[in-house]
Amino acid sequence: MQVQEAGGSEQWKRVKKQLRAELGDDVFTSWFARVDLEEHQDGTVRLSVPTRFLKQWIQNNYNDQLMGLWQRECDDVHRIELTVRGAIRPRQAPVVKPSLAAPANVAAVQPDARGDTLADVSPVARAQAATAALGRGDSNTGDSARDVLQGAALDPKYTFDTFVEGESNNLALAAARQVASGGAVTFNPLYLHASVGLGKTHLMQAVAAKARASGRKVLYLTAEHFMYKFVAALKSQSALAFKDTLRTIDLLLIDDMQFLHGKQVQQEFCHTLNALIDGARQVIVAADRAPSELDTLDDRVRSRLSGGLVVGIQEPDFVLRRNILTSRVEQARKSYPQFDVPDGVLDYIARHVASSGRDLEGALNRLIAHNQLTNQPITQEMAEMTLRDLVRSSEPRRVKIEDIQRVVSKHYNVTKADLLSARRTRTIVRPRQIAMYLAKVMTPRSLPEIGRRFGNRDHTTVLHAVRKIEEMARADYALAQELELLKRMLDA
Ligand SMILES: Nc1ncnc2c1ncn2[C@@H]1O[C@H](COP(=O)(O)OP(=O)(O)OP(=O)(O)O)[C@@H](O)[C@H]1O
Repeated sequence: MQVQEAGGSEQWKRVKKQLRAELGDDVFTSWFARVDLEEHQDGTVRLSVPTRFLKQWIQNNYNDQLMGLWQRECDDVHRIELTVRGAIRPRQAPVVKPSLAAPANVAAVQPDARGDTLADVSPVARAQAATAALGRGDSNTGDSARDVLQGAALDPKYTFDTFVEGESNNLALAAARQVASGGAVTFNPLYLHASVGLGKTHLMQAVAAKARASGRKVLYLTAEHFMYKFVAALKSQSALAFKDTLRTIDLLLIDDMQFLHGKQVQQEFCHTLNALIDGARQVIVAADRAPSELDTLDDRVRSRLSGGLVVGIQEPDFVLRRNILTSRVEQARKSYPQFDVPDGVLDYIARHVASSGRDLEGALNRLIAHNQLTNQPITQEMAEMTLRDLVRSSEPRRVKIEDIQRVVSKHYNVTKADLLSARRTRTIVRPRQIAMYLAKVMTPRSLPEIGRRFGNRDHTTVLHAVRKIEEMARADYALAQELELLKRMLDA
């Protein structure tokens, strides 16, 4: 996917700036913070959004405004196209048909199946949508502003019994067990972080289920639901009741904390956190990164979150991957006693479909589906054929330094010779540093080799460039987005 005009992203930045000025910060953040420019070509501007809900909302409410602003930038624009990007989560195997009962559920009931519900947008927007939906008597927002404190449903599969322990998760599991046992509160909040599919939600729900079974008052919510419910309560003037009820909870679990946006909501969350912790009630938070890296969060919330026990879950090693598969096969056998996967095939999956619990389940579900639909036994050959694309997608794609130089020079409208030259003008230095940074993070090349490929520079120059870009991207969200865009272009 390419932005055709060198100035495309500059124009997009100006459109967004103007939109923010016209809509105000809250509404802008609600609807446009997660909109990316994919392409601007032949008079068509293609924008991508994370969900179908957002796509529809923007189309229905902001299409003309967007068109007007784009036309101010570039009078050939005659069409705004919105697409739903699929790459927020890593690629997954197709979900097995529901008729395959138990094993199919393994993949079908994933907590990130946020699809196109209100859970994808921020508080003010959600409140607008909720109010509009209530006004229409529309019940398909998937939530009601009236039932302010009903938590998200727990998946009965997510228990301690089905969670497989390994070196990468044993600390998180031990902490979760301790919290679930309901003894004295020793670390509060417990903060779990890991990248996608490594078992955070599974552990959170295991704690919630166990605590609920022992009679404790438990509320399990995603951060987005927390925002939605809070703003809905504000709108329906039940905010006080909402806050009071929150503070009587014994165990509050907030999942996907990285999605908590909005100043007022964060303030409210911080008050709730303080009230619960001061009242010796337990809070557990999960996110895809450590608190220090949650840059959308207010400093006070960040520091309060870091004040308890922060535990990371790492990628599973081979032994854990293999054990997760064995456990899943055992579960599947409860519904399909004849279901059999040879050990060699499980080894093959564990070795080649490497990254997360979710990938492993996806692979296994695909074998189950194949086996049920074709009646073919699961053999090594069948597995290799059925899982071919998953295996390939789990291998890192080889990006070449020349590709990086080509994409970066095109994107910033400089020549490859400029990138390799000794010229030190700002318009060249920055793209050069970005290209060196991308070479470091996207290829296995060493610093000296990257230096050689960029006009025979010293490795310390490359190191300086990498650090500089990392530092700038931490402080500058627009640059961070731009790096993501470049990575996507190179990964495509
Ligand atoms: N150690 C494990 N034992 C058993 N199942 C696991 C383990 N780790 C992950 N899984 C399974 O992998 C799938 C994905 O896990 P989960 O949804 O908990 O991940 P997550 O870390 O919350 O990811 P995300 O951030 O994408 O929501 C689930 O079905 C879960 O049961």
